[in-house]
Amino acid sequence: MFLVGLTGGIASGKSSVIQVFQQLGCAVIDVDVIARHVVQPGYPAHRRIVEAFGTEVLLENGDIDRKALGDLIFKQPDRRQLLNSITHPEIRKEMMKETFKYFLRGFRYAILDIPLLFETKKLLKYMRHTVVVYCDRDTQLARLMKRNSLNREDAEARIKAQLPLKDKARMADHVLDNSGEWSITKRQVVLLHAKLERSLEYLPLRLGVLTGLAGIVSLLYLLTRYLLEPQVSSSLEV
Ligand SMILES: CC(C)(COP(=O)(O)OP(=O)(O)OC[C@H]1O[C@@H](n2cnc3c(N)ncnc32)[C@H](O)[C@@H]1O)[C@@H](O)C(=O)NCCC(=O)NCCS
Ligand SMILES: Nc1ncnc2c1ncn2[C@@H]1O[C@H](COP(=O)(O)OP(=O)(O)OP(=O)(O)O)[C@@H](O)[C@H]1O
Repeated sequence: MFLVGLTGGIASGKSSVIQVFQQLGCAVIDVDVIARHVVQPGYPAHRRIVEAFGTEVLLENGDIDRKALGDLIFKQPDRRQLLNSITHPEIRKEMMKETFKYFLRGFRYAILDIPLLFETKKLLKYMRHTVVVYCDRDTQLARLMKRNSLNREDAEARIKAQLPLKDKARMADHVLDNSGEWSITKRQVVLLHAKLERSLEYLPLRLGVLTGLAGIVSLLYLLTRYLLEPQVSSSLEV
């Protein structure tokens, strides 16, 4: 099974794109969904967040007040680092579990939506392909302000908490440009899906070559042992 790491900037369109992959029948894992799951009351990360940030980041029902915590961490890098150090190990554990479940169900590849794939770099080595959902900065800002009802300053702080989207696009194997109409993006997703599916055709071939090579090496090893051993023993007998 191979993994495809999908990333982008805040509000660049990752979740929208991942939904299309899901509709196309792909195994998808959304790290933002996992991140919400692991901070529920009763989970270790919830307790550690309250210890580190105080009860002012809690709603009356005990859930994390995401708006309050976001306002704190997007403007203060050291507090963001602290939150990341609490949540990221828990997120990674859940991600591994979900990936394994897809593996057991026979999926040959999975697409993981990981917002901070290039910032943290920890998971990069496991990805066969990387995909960036890109949009120009003005569009990103406008979509973020609208979706989260944020003023310009707060939206810019959130964008600045990540690597510039242009840099991420340069690092990716595939770029989906979501600056324009949604129908144009959707077409790009369908094309990329077809490309990833095609790359699967080479997988059995590659496995075949590897098995063949392993067979040749084993055969050579056995032959050398078989041919050399009698000579060694006979030279000792002399
Ligand atoms: C700060 C929190 C409470 C804000 O919650 P909110 O519901 O407003 O946003 P949501 O979780 O939907 O995230 C939206 C986007 O914000 C960006 N973002 C989230 N956390 C971070 C972070 N620590 N650093 C930079 N960008 C981040 C991502 O692009 C993400 O897709 C929440 O994002 C959180 O718990 N973050 C820490 C976990 C994390 O790092 N998640 C990102 C995936 S690894
Ligand atoms: N091509 C598009 N045209 C217009 N609106 C779009 C387009 N693509 C996405 N949007 C809207 O922009 C907003 C951000 O999209 P989405 O939630 O998919 O981004 P995201 O990268 O997953 O965000 P986050 O980083 O916060 O998780 C949403 O309100 C979505 O409906």
